[in-house]
Amino acid sequence: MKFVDEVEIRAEAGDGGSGVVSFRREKYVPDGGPDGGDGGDGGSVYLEADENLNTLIDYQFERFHRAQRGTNGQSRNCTGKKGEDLTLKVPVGTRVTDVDTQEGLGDLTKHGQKLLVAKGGFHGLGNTRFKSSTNRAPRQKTLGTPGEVRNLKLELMLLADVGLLGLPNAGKSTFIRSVSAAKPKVADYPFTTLIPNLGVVRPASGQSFVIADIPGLIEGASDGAGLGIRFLKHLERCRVLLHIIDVLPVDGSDPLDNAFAIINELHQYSPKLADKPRWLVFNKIDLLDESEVDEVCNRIANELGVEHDIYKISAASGLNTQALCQDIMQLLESMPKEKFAQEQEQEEVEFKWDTYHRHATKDSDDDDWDDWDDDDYDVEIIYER
Ligand SMILES: Nc1nc2c(ncn2[C@@H]2O[C@H](COP(=O)(O)OP(=O)(O)OP(=O)(O)O)[C@@H](O)[C@H]2O)c(=O)[nH]1
Ligand SMILES: [Mg+2]
Repeated sequence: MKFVDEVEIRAEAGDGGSGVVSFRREKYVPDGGPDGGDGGDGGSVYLEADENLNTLIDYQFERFHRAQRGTNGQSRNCTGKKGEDLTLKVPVGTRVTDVDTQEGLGDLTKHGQKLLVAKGGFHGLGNTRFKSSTNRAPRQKTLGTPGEVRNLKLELMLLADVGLLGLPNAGKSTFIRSVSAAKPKVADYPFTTLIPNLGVVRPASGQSFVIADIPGLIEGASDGAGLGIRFLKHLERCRVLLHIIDVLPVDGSDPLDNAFAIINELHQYSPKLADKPRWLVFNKIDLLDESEVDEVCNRIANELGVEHDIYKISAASGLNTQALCQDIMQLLESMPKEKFAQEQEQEEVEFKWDTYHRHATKDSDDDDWDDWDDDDYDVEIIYER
């Protein structure tokens, strides 16, 4: 099955209902005043993060989503009904972008978080609103404004604390299998992993972090080679990256060249990602004897200019993997999540009708008809007769 981590949908908010022109018609009140009510506001479209979902696949099959329109106003000052809002549930970690403007609308990072993606149209005003001391039988009304329509790109960003980076076959999936309950497929050919996997690691009771295994990167990935860099975006939220280096690649390649290839791709994809804390994890040390391991690791660490945060493990046998996980836990505990979350705060997005809504409400508040007392008005008419 294809893993759906990116979909495009169309969100259409409901139009506002129009105001109506109507006059009071009752027995003994032949020339009643205006009584056309306002329309109802159109419903808006929201996205809501739901931790029970973990894919965007439903949206591949159902792309059009429309909130209800507001109904028109009616006579007897009846206001139209507000259109119902539409709330679409998406997995936690969904990022929303407007396809047409490329504007980022927001990230849904917490269960229950709601994001307005298309604002409903504003209601039109009925003729009652236009009566004044100089115009007692107004024939004006306004139409409801159209609901906002947006084409949205939804991307699911995995929310992991730790991301695994490495060439295909480096042993990333083997590592996640050995330290968590996740059981991604492991095989001795490249690109075994085609979709990202998440695993929860519990180094000690009460402690846990989430680790993401993504498909291997190869040289030229930033230009689309292999599976490309499409999955690197999943690592944007990670707080630390583990660069897994195979100390004895089966294809006979030099682990140093391999390490450089990954680092280059990372820099080309995003300097921000490249700046994240990144630890070197030499894997498959069971294949060499100790002195050979030291020789390979020291050579690579020297060439890369890395002095700290170097680990030598065997993902297959589990050698040193626990110690690595404990150190990761310690690092994560020293980088509080809150601080990290703040860095990612979104800018406010202006919705199309926001200004209109504000003006329309303000204008109607400012109008002198507001001070006009309805009862007085009707009494006055009867008195005239
Ligand atoms: N000897 C030895 N073999 C290992 C070790 N870790 C992984 N392997 C083997 O290396 C091969 C590739 O492992 P995977 O875990 O599938 O590698 P991957 O990095 O997930 O590869 P892709 O999913 O293709 O990117 C498998 O045959 C594993 O059994 C290790 O520590 N020692
Ligand atoms: Mg794999």
